[in-house]
Amino acid sequence: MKSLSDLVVQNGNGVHVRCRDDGLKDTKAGIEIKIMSDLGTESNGVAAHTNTNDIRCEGYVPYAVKLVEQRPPGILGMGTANPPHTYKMDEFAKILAKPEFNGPPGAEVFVDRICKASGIKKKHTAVTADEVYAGYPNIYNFGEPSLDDRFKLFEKQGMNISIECSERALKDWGGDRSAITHLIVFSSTGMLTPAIDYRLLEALNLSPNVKHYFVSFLGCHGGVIGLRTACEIAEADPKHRVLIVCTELSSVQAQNIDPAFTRLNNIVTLTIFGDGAGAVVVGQPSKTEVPFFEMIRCKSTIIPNTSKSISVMITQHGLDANLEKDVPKNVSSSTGVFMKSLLDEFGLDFASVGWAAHPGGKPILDAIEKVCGLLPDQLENSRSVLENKGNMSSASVFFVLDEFRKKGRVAGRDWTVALGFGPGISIEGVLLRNIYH
Ligand SMILES: CC(C)(COP(=O)(O)OP(=O)(O)OC[C@H]1O[C@@H](n2cnc3c(N)ncnc32)[C@H](O)[C@@H]1OP(=O)(O)O)[C@@H](O)C(=O)NCCC(=O)NCCSC(=O)CC(=O)O
Repeated sequence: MKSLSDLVVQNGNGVHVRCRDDGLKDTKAGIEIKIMSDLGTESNGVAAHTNTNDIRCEGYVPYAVKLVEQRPPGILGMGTANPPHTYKMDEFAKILAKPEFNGPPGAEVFVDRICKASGIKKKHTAVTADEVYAGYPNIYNFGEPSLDDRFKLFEKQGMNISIECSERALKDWGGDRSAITHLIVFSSTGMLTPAIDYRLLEALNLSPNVKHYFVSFLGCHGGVIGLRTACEIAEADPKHRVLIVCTELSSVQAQNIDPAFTRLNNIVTLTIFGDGAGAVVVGQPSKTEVPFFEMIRCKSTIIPNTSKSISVMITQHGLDANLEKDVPKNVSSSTGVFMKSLLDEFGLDFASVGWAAHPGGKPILDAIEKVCGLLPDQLENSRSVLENKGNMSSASVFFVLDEFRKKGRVAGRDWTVALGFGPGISIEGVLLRNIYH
């Protein structure tokens, strides 16, 4: 056994070991350590013997080992925002059935039925149907070229809620905004360049040297991908402070009902999607920063043979989404295996975590609850976001996590999983340890 005691660190919640090689593979009992090579690859190990000021590792000890005390990256601040208009879903069908919107006869009855089945009571939109019709009638004329109009609306309306949720997240964090090092903005409903990331640097008075980019068109799991990306950036350097923003204005991409009444998908997407934005600040907490979630493990997968289940095309008449009817079945049948692989290594089971699942739709949440045998309270935050805001695509997960935070410890659980579903079908998960203040 070789001693690393000359490279002593205190072990609090765990110690991360940075070294030039991935040789430390000992798995005997003791604290968990993370081994990072200078090339950025990492592996996990467990120290064979530890006390508060000594770590000994059995087996191959790599040369030039450097121990770095690190706390896991944490969510240090969070903010959400919705645009001002609210639609009550029991009135939504009547609004869409107005003659000027050119819906086919019978549309009102069908839309009403979908609204009732959706589990959504209200949702927010950046613009009302009347405003859109007055300024951009092509959007409501089925199949007419309108992509440019939609992107213009996105440009006009997207900044407000992006600024609002970011300001809330920065205030919630309480740090000096000049410390923000990275900014990544996600949106699946609008594109522009210079994009929201560039514009936010000025609007939020961030450093012009912030490393920034915009990721478009990823889908509803974009928020969880944002968390995973922020976690990876934060792990690389304790000084990194990452601002992630997800902005979705599904209302500007709404496709009207076709006169032949064959595109039922349009009705489904028109109904279930709402507008919203969410932001988080992520970093390894300093002594003065208190996270409310520690980010412990990230995981991604795809469900084989589902490339047609959730797909979106950019067309001249806007974003054209296809949701197959088998989405709830496909998501629920794969979620259990995915979650098990995320939880097993920490000795956790389905009952011991809160599920911050993407509120993609009522049948998806129902199917997950049934197939995974969850208690009703485990998905209640996802259900309440769906009920009050609809499916806000990538931004949704921040609203759900905010509910977890507001309600505090649920049924004594110390863990939450942020769980996203997106096109193909892709699944993303981040295991979070709840820190209650
Ligand atoms: C549309 C619903 C509200 C309907 O609710 P129910 O299924 O309980 O009601 P129901 O069975 O009576 O169905 C009502 C009618 O809708 C039709 N219907 C249901 N799902 C449909 C779909 N995907 N496309 C077209 N039609 C559909 C049914 O055939 C039926 O019509 P008929 O009786 O005439 O046959 C719900 O199924 C729903 O929320 N589906 C969407 C779930 C989903 O895929 N979410 C993922 C979003 S994408 C996402 O979140 C990720 C991402 O975008 O990246």
